[in-house]
Amino acid sequence: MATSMVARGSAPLLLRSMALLPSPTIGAQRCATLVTLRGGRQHFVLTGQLQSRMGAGNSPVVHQCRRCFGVRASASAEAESSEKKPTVGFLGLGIMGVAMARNLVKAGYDVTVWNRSPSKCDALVKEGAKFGASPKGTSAACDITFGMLADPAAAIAVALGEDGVVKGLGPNKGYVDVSTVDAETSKAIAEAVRATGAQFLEAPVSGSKKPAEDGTLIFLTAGDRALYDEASPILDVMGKSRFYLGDVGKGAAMKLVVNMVMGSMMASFSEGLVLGEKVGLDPETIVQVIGQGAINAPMFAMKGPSMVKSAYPPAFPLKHQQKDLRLAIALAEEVSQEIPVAAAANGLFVRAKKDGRGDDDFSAVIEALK
Ligand SMILES: NC(=O)C1=CN([C@@H]2O[C@H](COP(=O)(O)OP(=O)(O)OC[C@H]3O[C@@H](n4cnc5c(N)ncnc54)[C@H](OP(=O)(O)O)[C@@H]3O)[C@@H](O)[C@H]2O)C=CC1
Ligand SMILES: O=CCCC(=O)O
Repeated sequence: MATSMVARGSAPLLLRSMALLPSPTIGAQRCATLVTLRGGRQHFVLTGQLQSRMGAGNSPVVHQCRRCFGVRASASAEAESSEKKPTVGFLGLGIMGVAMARNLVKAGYDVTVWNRSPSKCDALVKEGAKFGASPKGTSAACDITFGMLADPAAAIAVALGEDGVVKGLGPNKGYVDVSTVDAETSKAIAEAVRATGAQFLEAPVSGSKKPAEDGTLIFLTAGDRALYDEASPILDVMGKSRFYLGDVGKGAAMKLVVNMVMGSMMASFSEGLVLGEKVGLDPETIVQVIGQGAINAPMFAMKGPSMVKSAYPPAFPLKHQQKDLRLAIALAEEVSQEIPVAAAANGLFVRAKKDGRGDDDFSAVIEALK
């Protein structure tokens, strides 16, 4: 089965069980590197032939791993890890991208940043990042490039456009698209990336602005397994867990399913607050009551107090939630699955967007009911 889940901190256990395997030519130390991140956090990076032994029934095929080969077995593990950190490109410094790239800079990665509106690079460049003049220039300069872009059109433009990511890719490079897009977009990008000899991973994230800042996102990945393995230490700087779900399209589908549920929950929560207030209930008390019962959810506790005050500082922009509902509805249509609750929620988000709420937080959907 292709799916696997790794929570940050669980890799050493996996390593121990792998290290027990007989390995006549490869010592366990050469294939497992202890990485110390800035701030003292430590974890193991699994590399090279040991993975091939595990993954493909002792197949002689060697994964494209730059960390393991040519490394002197006598070198200390920490020296190996600092020598071998891949250079990282980051494209798209919106609400999420700026926080994710900042965590990579803080963790000591050599990061090159690019954004369509270049001024958004300034703060990160002051903090130690390099300025990327274009997506092409960034992917050409880096081992692994990440894209965190608004929607399918933006993801396509940045990956496949003139001076796009693909133009700077080639063998031994990787592109990881962490934007929320549909499977069709992801597959089109994957095909173009792979045609250059590079590898592709889709890795949309669950978690919003605060988890991006805290490095506690959840990655929903699919695509080239060797790139997933190689990018995992980087994902672990930005996130608390990662799922590998199989072929390209599975990560996009998982993300759309999760955000479809979230949009419906937010619409329903909004209806409860508006109805309760209309029949004379105190909305703050409604939030408290919901927070103590079976339908308690972190999202209600986080968004409820500001919704009661009609304040919607953007963490997850409403226009992106509506985009995700639109894409989830298209996904459901592809497989003739009825999703009437999500369709109704989408109608509410469409109305809120028409009313000029697109750049507010998605909790502003409540305004469409008032
Ligand atoms: N905010 C959140 O809580 C979460 C968001 N996501 C997803 O992550 C992605 C980014 O979200 P977020 O950071 O909030 O979004 P923002 O709207 O804050 O940022 C969007 C980014 O995309 C860029 N962009 C938009 N259109 C284009 C284009 N045509 N060409 C090049 N670049 C473009 C923007 O550049 P510019 O600065 O020039 O406008 C900006 O860097 C979205 O897919 C979203 O659905 C996923 C999880 C959580
Ligand atoms: O795509 C946005 C998700 C926001 C969240 O998971 O809190």
